[in-house]
Amino acid sequence: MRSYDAFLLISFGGPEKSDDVIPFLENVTRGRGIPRERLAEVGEHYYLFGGVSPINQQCRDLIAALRADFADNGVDLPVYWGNRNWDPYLADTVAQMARDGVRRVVALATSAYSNYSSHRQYLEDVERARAAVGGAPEIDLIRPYYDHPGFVDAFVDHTRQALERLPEELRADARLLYSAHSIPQAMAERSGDPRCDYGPLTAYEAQLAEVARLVTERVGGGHRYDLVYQSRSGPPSQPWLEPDINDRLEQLAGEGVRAVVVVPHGFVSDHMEVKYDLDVEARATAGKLGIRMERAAAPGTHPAFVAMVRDLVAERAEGRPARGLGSIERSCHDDPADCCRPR
Ligand SMILES: CC1=C(CCC(=O)O)c2cc3nc(cc4[nH]c(cc5[nH]c(cc1n2)c(C)c5CCC(=O)O)c(CCC(=O)O)c4C)C(CCC(=O)O)=C3C
Ligand SMILES: [Fe+2]
Repeated sequence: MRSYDAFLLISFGGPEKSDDVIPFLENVTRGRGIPRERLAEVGEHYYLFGGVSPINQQCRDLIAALRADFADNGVDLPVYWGNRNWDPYLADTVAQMARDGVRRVVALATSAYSNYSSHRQYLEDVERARAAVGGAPEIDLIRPYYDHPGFVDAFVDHTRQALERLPEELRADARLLYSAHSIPQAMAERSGDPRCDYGPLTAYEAQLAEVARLVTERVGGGHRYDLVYQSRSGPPSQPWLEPDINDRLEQLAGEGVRAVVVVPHGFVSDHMEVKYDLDVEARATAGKLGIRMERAAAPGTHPAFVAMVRDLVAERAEGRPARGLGSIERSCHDDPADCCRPR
């Protein structure tokens, strides 16, 4: 049994006014070889929303929900928050925890899957922040949690709600489109735990396929479903995971599909990549094709998701084996530090 004296939420960070947008994008893309045109284009997505990313407020909302949930359930941990790319920066938060006398921290990242961007990069962020701060606490990052029942149940609820918003005559035949962030093929090949066999797919794709299956099964109604990708960047010459959601919508229109529910199961909250790439771009594609589209909400502050965080904190404190739905071998995450190492 390991005892902790603080909880830390780690997130991506986002701009909160127009003047923040370029410095934020420079932080995100430093050393990552993103073409300038792509940056300018992504900047426009943020300006369309007044330069404000929703992600920081979503973190504040989650923190408020976690504080209430911890208090109601006798979990006596102060809650801190630090980001990779914007204020409050992780290193500043780690320095604050050191000043507050915090020694042992359990941390959760706002990413559920195990690929480099979603998990290993957060481990590296934590170690870099700790190295920069004298007397930094120990920080244990919670394992990827895509198959935790709390994560899956939040999507089940939100998918049912989105189906309800469709006109009744389109509901039964609606296609479910599960959408996740595309990543470079090379990054996908290094995803997951190097000791684990994920079958013919890369780990990230296998995890996404499993969650799509689990949610569809629980939603009921026998809906057909597809796994699609969004938010591709990088040069066109570099292979990224496909199909892109917009291309798939074109094909589905050709097959006579008249209604879709887009489920952003690759994400934890309705941040900019959901609000722009799905609610603006994919919605425009669907509209042009005559497909009726509804979008399910990401977990956000769904009670099942909030309770999941408390369960994951207890799991880590007690050294309990990971409890997952579905068929992906959970023993692969006994040591989260092994995630996404080269095979
Ligand atoms: C897997 C994954 C997630 C999902 C898991 C998770 O949720 O963490 C995610 C989330 C996010 N990505 C975000 C924003 C951006 N991601 C970029 C670029 C990239 N993302 C990548 C991957 C992922 N990203 C990759 C492989 C790149 C290429 C560069 C690189 O190898 O790093 C760029 C640069 C411009 C562009 O190319 O689009 C931006 C601005 C925001 C904030 C949104 C907001 O402000 O509300 C969030 C939550
Ligand atoms: Fe991203």
